Amino acid sequence: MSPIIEVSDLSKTYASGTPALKGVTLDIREGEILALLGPNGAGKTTFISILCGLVTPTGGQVRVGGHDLLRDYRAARSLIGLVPQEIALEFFESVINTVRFSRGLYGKAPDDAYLERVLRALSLWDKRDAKLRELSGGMKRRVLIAKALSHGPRILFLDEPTAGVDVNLRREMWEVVRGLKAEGVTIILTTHYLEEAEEMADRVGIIDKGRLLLVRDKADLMHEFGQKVLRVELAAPLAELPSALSGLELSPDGLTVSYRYDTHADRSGIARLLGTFAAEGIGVRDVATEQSSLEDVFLRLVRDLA
Ligand SMILES: Nc1ncnc2c1ncn2[C@@H]1O[C@H](COP(=O)(O)OP(=O)(O)OP(=O)(O)O)[C@@H](O)[C@H]1O
Repeated sequence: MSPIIEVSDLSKTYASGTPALKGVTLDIREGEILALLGPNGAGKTTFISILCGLVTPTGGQVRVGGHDLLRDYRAARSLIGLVPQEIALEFFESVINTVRFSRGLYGKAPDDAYLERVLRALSLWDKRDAKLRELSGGMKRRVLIAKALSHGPRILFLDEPTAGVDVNLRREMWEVVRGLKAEGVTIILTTHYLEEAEEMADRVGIIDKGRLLLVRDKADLMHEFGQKVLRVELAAPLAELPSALSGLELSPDGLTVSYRYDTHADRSGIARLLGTFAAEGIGVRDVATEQSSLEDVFLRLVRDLA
């Protein structure tokens, strides 16, 4: 199947001289969820903004559904919906009028039957006459999605859909996005959260300093880079690790031993490790685990790919 979006050698240098994107080439498959990960300032929003026609690239080419984004802008843009990072809504307007207005902006004929389907899919139909200021934060975010879907796009961009929201709302958003995928919508989302990418994405792309470092099937990426760290706090400091524990890290104060393990392996090795502590007569005060953060993944990737 040909890709729904083809990006080749895309670059953007802002007038200020900041090179925000440097030669990004990427095919996006129809029906997939692609998560773009990257630290602040990596170029994710610039990438999305170019694909949505909000920012003009300095170089390269983008085709959306076979249409050149610059030469055939209207046809390309009509296939795309964008859910922006910021909640910017007319708070005194009703839900239904907000989505009707968005649809009108795309020059599409009114179609309340379609908008009803969208609002029902987002569990907003019962709230259609409510003013936006009366809605909860989760509902407001869903209105942003309804607006982005109002003209019937096949591709939806979500720029940090769950930044700063609580865990329940995050899960609710994930459900909504999964529902859209089931409807056949291609979804590209940016996120800082490795967990979000892990939960949602079919593929993960990592952007750093304007470059696309890699794009990989999520399962492969998590297998390769998704690690956890077990921190074992000792009852008394150790001067050095016994040979049975060689390969682990001992903190400079001798009180914490760190063990990295693959979260996707059949066996974590934790039981055997704790058995070794007992066999060596090392007292354990406490244990804690930490998921490797996106930052850890980055550090390793940047090191490995440098
Ligand atoms: N309108 C602009 N004018 C000048 N520089 C810009 C503009 N927008 C972004 N930049 C710069 O381009 C680089 C990439 O920014 P961008 O917003 O695309 O990153 P991001 O990955 O989306 O970051 P975040 O995770 O913080 O949203 C940054 O150095 C940023 O300061």
